[in-house]
Amino acid sequence: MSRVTNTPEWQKLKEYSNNLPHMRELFATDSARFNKMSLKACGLFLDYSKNRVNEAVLSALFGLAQQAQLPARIKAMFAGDIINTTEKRAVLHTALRAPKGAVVEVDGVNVVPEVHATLDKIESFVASITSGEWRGYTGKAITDIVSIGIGGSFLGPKIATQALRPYWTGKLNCHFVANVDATSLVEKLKLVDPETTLFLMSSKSFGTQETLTNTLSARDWFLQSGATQADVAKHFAAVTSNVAKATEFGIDEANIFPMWDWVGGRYSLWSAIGLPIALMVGMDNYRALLAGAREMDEHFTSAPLAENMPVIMGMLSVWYGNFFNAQSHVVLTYDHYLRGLPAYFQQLDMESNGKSVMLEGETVDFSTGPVIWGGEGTNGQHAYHQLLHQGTALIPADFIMPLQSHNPLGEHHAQLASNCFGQTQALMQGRTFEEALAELASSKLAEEEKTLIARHKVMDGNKPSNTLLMDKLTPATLGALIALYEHRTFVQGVIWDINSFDQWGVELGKTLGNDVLARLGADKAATELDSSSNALINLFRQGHI
Ligand SMILES: O=P(O)(O)OC[C@H]1O[C@H](O)[C@H](O)[C@@H](O)[C@@H]1O
Repeated sequence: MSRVTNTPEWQKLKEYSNNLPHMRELFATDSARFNKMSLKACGLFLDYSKNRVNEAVLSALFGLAQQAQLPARIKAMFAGDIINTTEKRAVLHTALRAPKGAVVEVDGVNVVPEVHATLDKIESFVASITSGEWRGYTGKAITDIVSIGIGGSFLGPKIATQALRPYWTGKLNCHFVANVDATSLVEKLKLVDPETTLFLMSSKSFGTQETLTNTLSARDWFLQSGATQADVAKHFAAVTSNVAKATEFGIDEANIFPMWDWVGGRYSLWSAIGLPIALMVGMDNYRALLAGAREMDEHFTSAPLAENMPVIMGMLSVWYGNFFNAQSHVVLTYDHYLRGLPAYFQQLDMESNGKSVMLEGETVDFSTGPVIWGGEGTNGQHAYHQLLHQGTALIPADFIMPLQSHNPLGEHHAQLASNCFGQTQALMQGRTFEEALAELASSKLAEEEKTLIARHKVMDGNKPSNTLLMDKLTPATLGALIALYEHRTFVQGVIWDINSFDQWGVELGKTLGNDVLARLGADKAATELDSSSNALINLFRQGHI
């Protein structure tokens, strides 16, 4: 057995998991439950009272976090220790939102001045584009940004830009291209004019196939419009940690925004990768987003474990994954602007904690990262919520909702809120057979049929959920919310003693993809791989089935 499962806390939790009363009872016997199990931090409010926990469980979960040396591990991350051990890198997305005077050293060098110099460069770039001072090759101002990037170099800027729609300055449009499927690029190019479009190529490595291919095709399209090679500098900028490769590619050095190897892709929206956000919402709002995340960093590093929002959420996820075999976790945003968050948290968490080897190389003998999925409420209530209520899988849920809408209209927001709260209530309390039968009392059905239908209507309840509220969706609350999930992911990785910051599985896919590409274009049929891969490659070469 591995270390974490050997701790007395783990054994205690195992025992507790078999002996907990139904949540209905937990609420009925403790009128102060909500007060005890809710907290406010960084403009966010977390109600975690609708979880299968009591004080003993929580105290064992925090004990487990202590055993796993969570406080020391948090310190090590913020201090720039090489915690991404397989890639020998520090993990310092938090340095990207550190205030100007802070000192965060990597190899003895304080990185904060460089971070702020880049922020200042972003600021002047944003000012020059949005003021119209920056001109395209025919002398016109820029109206459209096409951001090309994938994975962490795409999803963060995309969902944050979408979430902050009410804060757009209205000076630009922004389009995102990620997939190498030409359709993605071609359809976006139909919407823009080469004379007024700026392409922003975002790639930490400057080596990602999809991004390079899309950028080359965008450049061809641009040149075909009558522009010359010299005009490229006015229409192409890049964000990368590989400045040499970007200049070699033909991007003007003045238009290259640096990032660093200590920023993981899925944690990079706080770096210059966030440039599309700054372009769309303006620099003050972009800085407010960083400040919101910074506030969550301060909370995470200073609050005691039992009052620490990311720790509470991370440990609850450990609780369900390791003691109730929950294999998935659903994120339900009751705000149309936040509809992209589930996909973002999916990337963040699944790429981070989809691991089965511990730091010292031992294979885990317990579950690690769950499947993260979700969507927008109330839409999901008319679809997959059925399984949340009556399916056989236990799926803990996070409900996220601002108390004030950016678009107050009649009773809409009250209805949205009533659905959100009503769902958490239904998940928690369920419906007993007696209640279902009572509901059928006045129906004309025969007694036998009433019994049968009542059986189908039974909902066990006791389904866990967190409710996260904020006054209003602002750049600062969005920053805090994203940082909350980043740290929640980190907490779980610490308990499982895995490296949440590498992604070897994704890397293998890339390598094999390149090998297959060579075979697709080869002058002979594929024969050397397994029979399925050979046949699929040969069908593609043939062009029909
Ligand atoms: O920014 P790039 O170097 O182009 O990488 C883009 C993406 O590539 C891979 O898929 C990584 O697993 C992601 O974490 C990364 O964000």
